[in-house]
Amino acid sequence: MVIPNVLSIAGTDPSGGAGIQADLKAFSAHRTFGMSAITAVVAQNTRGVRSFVSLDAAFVYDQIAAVFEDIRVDAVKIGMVANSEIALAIAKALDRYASCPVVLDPVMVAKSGHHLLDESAVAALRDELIPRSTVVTPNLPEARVLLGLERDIDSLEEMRERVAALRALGPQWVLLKGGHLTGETSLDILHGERTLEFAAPRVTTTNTHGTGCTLSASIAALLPQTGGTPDVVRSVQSAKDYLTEALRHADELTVGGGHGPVHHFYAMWNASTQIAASHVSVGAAS
Ligand SMILES: Nc1ncnc2c1ncn2[C@@H]1O[C@H](COP(=O)(O)OP(=O)(O)OP(=O)(O)O)[C@@H](O)[C@H]1O
Ligand SMILES: Cc1ncc(COP(=O)(O)O)c(N)n1
Repeated sequence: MVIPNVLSIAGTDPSGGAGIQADLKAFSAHRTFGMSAITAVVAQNTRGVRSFVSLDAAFVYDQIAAVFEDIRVDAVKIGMVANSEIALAIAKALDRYASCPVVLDPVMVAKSGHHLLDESAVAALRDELIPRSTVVTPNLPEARVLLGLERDIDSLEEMRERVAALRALGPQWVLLKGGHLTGETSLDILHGERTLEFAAPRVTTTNTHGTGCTLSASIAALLPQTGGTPDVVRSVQSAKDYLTEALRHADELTVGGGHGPVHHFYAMWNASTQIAASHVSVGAAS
């Protein structure tokens, strides 16, 4: 069996719950070989972000080139890009090297409220990286910024209304994440060739650090494993099941005094566990 090689292009989290560290855990859990190109070194923990240093854009490009010039890459996940120079360098590297699926988590602000993307970089993210993506996975505040809305999307109905405008930015698929809403289920909408809704029981926990990183990295790891043409719908379903399981067991970890990480290894040990996430087809995209 050929083991997929998956590359994360993202920032770091020394406390191990988000960014590159979360991505590598998710890649291993999904039985892929994980690799990383670092965009920014972030001083953060479960309580918040203290500061970060962005790496030079040419150096980010060089890291990506070093991987692609030696290794077959089966999928790419992009997380924190930090600034517009790095966003443009990643776009250039994707054009030069990548013929594989690309999952983009358009990270802007950490759960703690710290900005991880320069405001002036939104245009580069939107115009250069989103159109090159197979799947883009905004949360609701990120969707607001990308669409230039005056206020946050605050209902499921509005999520359903807005998802087409996000796809019009140019990705093949959009997964609009509803984790920031309240209610018994946490529902995400996938919109591309088809439109589907993925609902999972909302887990009562404050340990949600890195949920977005884990979900997007899991999708990237699963896409090359669906046989033939990458199956976005199946990959999103399995990634969401994995994340929900990792969240359900997050409180068993004792990592830090703030928003702790999700429990990747519980989810890995129980990879075959069936949980109550389900998707509902709501029609074809126009
Ligand atoms: N309490 C919860 N229970 C179950 N699923 C959740 C919960 N919170 C978030 N999710 C799911 O986690 C994923 C990430 O959602 P969210 O909208 O929180 O993204 P995010 O804000 O980008 O994450 P991050 O905080 O890591 O940046 C989505 O699939 C969402 O439905
Ligand atoms: C390097 C990096 N990338 C992404 C996040 C977002 O995760 P969260 O919103 O859970 O803080 C983060 N905190 N750090």
